[in-house]
Amino acid sequence: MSKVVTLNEFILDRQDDFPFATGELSRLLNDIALASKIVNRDVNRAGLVDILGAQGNTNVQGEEQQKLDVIADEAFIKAFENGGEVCGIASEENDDFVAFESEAAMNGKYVVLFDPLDGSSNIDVNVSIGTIFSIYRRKSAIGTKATLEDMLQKGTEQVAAGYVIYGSSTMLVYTTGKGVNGFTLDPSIGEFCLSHPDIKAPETGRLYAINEGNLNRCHPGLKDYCEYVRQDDPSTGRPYSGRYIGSLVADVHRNLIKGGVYVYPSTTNSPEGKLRLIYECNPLAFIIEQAGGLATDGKNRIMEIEPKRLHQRVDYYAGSKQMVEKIHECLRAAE
Ligand SMILES: O=P(O)(O)OC[C@H]1O[C@](O)(COP(=O)(O)O)[C@@H](O)[C@@H]1O
Ligand SMILES: [Mg+2]
Ligand SMILES: [Mg+2]
Repeated sequence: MSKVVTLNEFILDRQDDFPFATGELSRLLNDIALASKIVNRDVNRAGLVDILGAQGNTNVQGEEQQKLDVIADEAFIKAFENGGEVCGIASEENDDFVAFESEAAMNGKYVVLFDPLDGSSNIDVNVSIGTIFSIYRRKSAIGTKATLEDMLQKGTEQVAAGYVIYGSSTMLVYTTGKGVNGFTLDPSIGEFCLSHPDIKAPETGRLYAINEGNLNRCHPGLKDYCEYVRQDDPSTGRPYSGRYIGSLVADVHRNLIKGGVYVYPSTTNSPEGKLRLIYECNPLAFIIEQAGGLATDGKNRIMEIEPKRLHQRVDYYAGSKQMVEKIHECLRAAE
């Protein structure tokens, strides 16, 4: 039996990768692990403690907030504010960014952008859901209040990013730019333990995740791609299999492990796309690229996009390298 490596031990071991490391990022990653254990507890018992269903409010996206959206948002904000490493946050459930005002927090070096609960439409039906996080060094001066500029940085500036998946097991997967590692929560000891070291996404796969209900309203090239994957050609493993969970984190996680592609295009009724650049697409793009995959808006690298607004949306094509490249080919051919 190989030695069990807890997340905390792994983080401390890896601290040496960063010569100027002072331990703040390590503590912040541990704060994220703690908050996700609290959210995991609530997700697991949601049906017993009346926290399924809608909260009764609508968020800045115009979406009906679920009770767990709000519970998860509060749990992470509390962990970041109390931790002292974070001077401000932006999240899917808050119209504006939040600059913490305590002295300790204003001395924090980092900002965190996060989607507290991803896959909200799947909460009540017991399908995997997640949390997505993205960490940047602040641009504003230490000791001052965080600014919008701190929040609107290109994905290439991320110092760390990751997600938590609340599924048949609960996992935390993250990168600091030196590969991707996955940790499974062992409920018997309450610790995240290394279970998926150095995750590498297969170059290609046979699984595609597209909400085909949007096909008549999006780029014709995507329709051509769906035609392509359905053709009978055993030499290329086609026809592929459709796998659309409807929880971005779960679809991306599957593709990282098994190979595959996830697509959420812009459509005539949401011309900017659905997914949010800074707290959904950028953090997952960092993970996917570190695992050898691609994440684009159909043309450009997601992490090169200059964010303009907190809740900005983008087209999203992400997963195994060869599959994303094939989609690009179809999009170009249809232009
Ligand atoms: O229901 P649709 O239109 O297919 O959208 C599903 C997508 O929307 C999301 O639920 C959006 O994220 P939130 O649940 O965090 O709002 C993704 O997780 C998922 O991939
Ligand atoms: Mg989401
Ligand atoms: Mg969400």
